[in-house]
Amino acid sequence: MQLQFKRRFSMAHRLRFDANSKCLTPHGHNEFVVVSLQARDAGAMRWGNANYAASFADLKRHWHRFVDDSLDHAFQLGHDDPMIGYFRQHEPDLLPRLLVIEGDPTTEAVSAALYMKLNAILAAHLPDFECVRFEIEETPTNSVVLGPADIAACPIRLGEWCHRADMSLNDLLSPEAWDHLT
Ligand SMILES: Nc1nc2c(c(=O)[nH]1)N=C([C@H](O)[C@H](O)COP(=O)(O)OP(=O)(O)OP(=O)(O)O)CN2
Repeated sequence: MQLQFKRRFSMAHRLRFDANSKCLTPHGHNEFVVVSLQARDAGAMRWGNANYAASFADLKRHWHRFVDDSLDHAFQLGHDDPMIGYFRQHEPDLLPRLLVIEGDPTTEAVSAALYMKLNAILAAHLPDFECVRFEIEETPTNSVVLGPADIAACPIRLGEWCHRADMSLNDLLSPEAWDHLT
């Protein structure tokens, strides 16, 4: 059995490596992230009279906290985007609001980064569950869907923050700074 949870978030990004693309201009989307969780060992589920292995609330708590309090309204940028320099110099308080990966923050790359973040959160808080399907609906007409094999074979270097079960979105701040902030 797979349990599917959907959450909406707003974001902005820009894609710089196609000079002819309309996506070169910073722009935003209201997106949905949809995750399917499954117990690692169906036989180990404590059905009893509860008839579930874990409540929806317990399964969603940490992931949706990350989506709502960190991902929502973040600005997604490539690590060499000069706009990062702007924020460093003029609005350093907003650095925690930048989601940063190597290369363009396409929906493919951000989906892989967030799938890894979810895996880190599950390992820390729900080790008996795994994510077997991860989807970001960027617009009503564009979605990216990933499975575990896509993460294992992911060729994109995304950042250390993806592997930490905290609220971090970039490696511009130290892990200790994120601990202090969250
Ligand atoms: N492979 C990818 N290509 C594009 C991405 C992406 O993440 N991965 N992202 C974009 C832009 O974010 C853009 O906003 C969406 O582009 P596009 O579908 O071309 O534009 P529309 O939303 O206007 O599409 P319609 O289906 O015609 O409404 C671009 N490419």
